Amino acid sequence: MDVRQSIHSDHAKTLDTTGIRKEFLVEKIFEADKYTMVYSHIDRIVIGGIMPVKNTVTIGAEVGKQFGVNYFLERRELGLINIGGDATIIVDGTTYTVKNEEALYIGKGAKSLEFKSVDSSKPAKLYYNSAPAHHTYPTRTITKNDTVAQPLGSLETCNKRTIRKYLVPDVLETCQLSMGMTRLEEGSNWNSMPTHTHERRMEVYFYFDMDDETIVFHMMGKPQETRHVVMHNEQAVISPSWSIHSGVGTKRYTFIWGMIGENLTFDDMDHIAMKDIR
Ligand SMILES: O=C[C@H](O)[C@@H](O)CC(=O)C(=O)O
Ligand SMILES: [Zn+2]
Repeated sequence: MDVRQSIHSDHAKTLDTTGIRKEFLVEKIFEADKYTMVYSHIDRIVIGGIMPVKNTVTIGAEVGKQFGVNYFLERRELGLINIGGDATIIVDGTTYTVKNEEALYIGKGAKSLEFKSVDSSKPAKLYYNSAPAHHTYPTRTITKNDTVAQPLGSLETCNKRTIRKYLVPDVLETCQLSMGMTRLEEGSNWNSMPTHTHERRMEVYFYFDMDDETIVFHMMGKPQETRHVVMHNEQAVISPSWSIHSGVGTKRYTFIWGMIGENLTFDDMDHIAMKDIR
């Protein structure tokens, strides 16, 4: 398990490219027939990918010791979105089918977690976020029909996109996790600009749906002290509450956002005026 400490903005602004990448970037989310796991001390979010190909991938008692519990979700909830082929996920004996761009919410207390691909030539790619939780909400799938889609931006400002909300209060109850997927249209390359922070929640962006020639410059830092992280396909970046999070690609792309913290109010953002960005 890759552990990332919390980071003060005064420290973050002194870092060079290598230092920034070490603190904030998650370079490898998917490994065949494995799960990856990054534990950030920022709100104790856990992020990673689960990619069963030929074998069943399980998250079992091996992680219990690292979390000081008997099993991973003893005191946690988990949300995942599948960006690959169809998956079969067995949670405490109940089987869920999670197709491409469908999600699964797993409530606190689920002991046994098994992940399989329906077709090993089209492996499932399950991107997940997990947050501390103290109440059990029911485990359930979220199909595209269940989501709330919000069109945003315009071609003139190069940011025409659709925010698809999967794990939000209008769709289902969670303790503190919210997640969704934002897809940019052809010819649009800016996400989350005009930009914002939210002192009350941290956020993680996972960029995907990019070819080898496409990169995204992810903007971070305090609004008056910005930095960037260059993102390649299927990489994630951690955004502390004090940081903006916005990106511009050399071409269109898609990303999954996940937030945890004080509230579940999507619109609770501190908007930054363009003239104030440095
Ligand atoms: O707090 C909300 C998150 O940063 C994202 O939902 C923003 C986003 O997807 C976008 O504007 O493209
Ligand atoms: Zn945000």
